[in-house]
Amino acid sequence: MQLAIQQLLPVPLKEKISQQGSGVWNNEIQFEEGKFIKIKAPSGTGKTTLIHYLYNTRYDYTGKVLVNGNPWQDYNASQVAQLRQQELSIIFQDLRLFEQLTALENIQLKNCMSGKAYCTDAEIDSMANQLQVSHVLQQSAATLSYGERQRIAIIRALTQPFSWLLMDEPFSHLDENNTRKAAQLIADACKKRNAGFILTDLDDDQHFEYQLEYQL
Ligand SMILES: Nc1ncnc2c1ncn2[C@@H]1O[C@H](COP(=O)(O)OP(=O)(O)OP(=O)(O)O)[C@@H](O)[C@H]1O
Repeated sequence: MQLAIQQLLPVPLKEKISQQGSGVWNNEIQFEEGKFIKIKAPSGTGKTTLIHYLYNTRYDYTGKVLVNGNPWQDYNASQVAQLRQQELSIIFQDLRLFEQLTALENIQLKNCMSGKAYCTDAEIDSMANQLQVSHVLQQSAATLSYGERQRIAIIRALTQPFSWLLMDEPFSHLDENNTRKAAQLIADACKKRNAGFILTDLDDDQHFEYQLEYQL
């Protein structure tokens, strides 16, 4: 799936951006397919805002987000749902697990979204084992620590097809060991699908071999 932005500007941040400039806002960028892309920015400069524009869950902008050459606004609800099921996965900064469901049910819901399971139970077990969350799979999401939730949200995002994975500070509550393992799972999942990702974070990091980096 082609993903591009043209002169994209958040309405609430227009003034701030016109004073400070940006490597992303108000630029024209065609995100190169299959690339590992990092967008770095200090807190409060719009990383979460950008991710929500790319995923089409927030609309207070001027300019365009282009999906396969067409602005999000040209797609109807069912086409947007189809693109999110087949082409675009996401790890939200606020995770957005269903609290009334167990951790495993959260994962399975995504895994079966398109009608048939994308990953086998054994593949889900293996990911949970690698990220050390096997023991919480039957617990309600509401009872998990933030770091456990983050690992469940990462696994959930990897149980669907995608050509782009959006990630908003995905390792913010993980220790070094789990960050390394989660990054490896994500890199493997992208390579298996020939997919790229766009990751936002505050600082420089060595979690991935980024092929493109932008300053927001
Ligand atoms: N609806 C809104 N109205 C006014 N200001 C807003 C609105 N939404 C976001 N902002 C402001 O836009 C800025 C960017 O917010 P955003 O959450 O995208 O930043 P961020 O870079 O992801 O921050 P963090 O690293 O702290 O998560 C913030 O200063 C925020 O207060």
